[in-house]
Amino acid sequence: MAIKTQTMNKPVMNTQSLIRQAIACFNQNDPQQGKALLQRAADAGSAAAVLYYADILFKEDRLAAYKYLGQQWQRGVKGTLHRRALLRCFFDKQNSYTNDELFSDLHEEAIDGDIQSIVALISVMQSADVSRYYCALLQQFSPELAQQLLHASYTVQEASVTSTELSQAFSTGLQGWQQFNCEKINSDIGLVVAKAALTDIECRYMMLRFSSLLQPSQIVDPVSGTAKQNPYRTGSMVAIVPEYLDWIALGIELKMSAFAGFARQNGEVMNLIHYDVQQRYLPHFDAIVGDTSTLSSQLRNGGQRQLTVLAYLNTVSAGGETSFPKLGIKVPAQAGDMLMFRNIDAAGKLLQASYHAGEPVQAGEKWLLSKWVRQGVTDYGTFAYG
Ligand SMILES: O=C(O)CCC(=O)C(=O)O
Ligand SMILES: [Fe+2]
Repeated sequence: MAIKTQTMNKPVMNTQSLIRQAIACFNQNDPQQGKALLQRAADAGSAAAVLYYADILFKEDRLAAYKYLGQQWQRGVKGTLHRRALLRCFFDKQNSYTNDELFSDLHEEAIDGDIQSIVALISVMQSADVSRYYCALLQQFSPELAQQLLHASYTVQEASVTSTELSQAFSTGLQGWQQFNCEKINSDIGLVVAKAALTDIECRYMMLRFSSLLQPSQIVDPVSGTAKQNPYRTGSMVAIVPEYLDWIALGIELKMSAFAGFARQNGEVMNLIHYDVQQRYLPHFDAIVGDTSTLSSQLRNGGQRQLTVLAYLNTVSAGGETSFPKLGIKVPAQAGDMLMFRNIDAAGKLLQASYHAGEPVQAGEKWLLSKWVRQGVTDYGTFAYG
């Protein structure tokens, strides 16, 4: 009982503990109390509580959330304008914002030294010359990251541009998200490549940010339905779970859904995959096949895997293609290219020609992202995108 007395005597102004209590309230279906606790933590100066509160508010009233985040920025809470841009760009189903609003939120945060906002701006505007302005900012605020992401050096002096030019380049960059340079390769399985769909920054950022989280790759065992290591598939991977969904990862998810034409709610979690020399994924189907008892449990989460979308993050100089042995096709892994194909036909029947492999890497390494898309809404899709 001593412990209890102690906590009762001590006023709980530890904001971490308030947030934990708030989470418990949300889990116990007491959102009013949860929100009150978050507000206390926010008033006590916790930026994490402010952002969390805004996310909760967004689900009830998105305009109120935008207003709240703007007010918190005025109070000096960092990261709030970045979060507002993120909510608007990736989660606002009514599109109640302008590109100028997105831009000015990210720009304000960027000049204040927010690395995430600087990276977001560079990524959107990469092809525009004026993006040098933000490259120089990144170099100023985080020289090490600048070196790894940009592979070039910039100085602030060489990049004096007007905010109108920057804003226009940002808008043009955003429009480019929905435009793809497509090459149709095979119509039996709708095999299409979008050349250079991801920017260099997106590719490098994903490798840099998530490489330390890689774990040996696994395959879902068709008998038990659980994921296990299997000699069929070597290499390593990490699932980009909702808590990792930052601007860059969200942008890539959006590009994948725009390119392959699916609702983001139907996607499984995106995986980052890495193969070292000699590592590979032997020929397989992505569609769920197996005996009927385990099939039904796996199919419960959104139905069959209708589509596969891959995005190569680096160029493999030898080997490492995605091959389709029944079609005699090998797609080379080239940085920024996205690939899509169908695993089932319109009637839901397995497409035999979708049988494919990740060929052994012969030189260097291979990095890619993969997304399997179900016929319906998945748990991941619901959690991440509502
Ligand atoms: O590595 C590749 O090219 C293919 C990956 C793959 O087939 C998968 O992740 O399902
Ligand atoms: Fe596959």
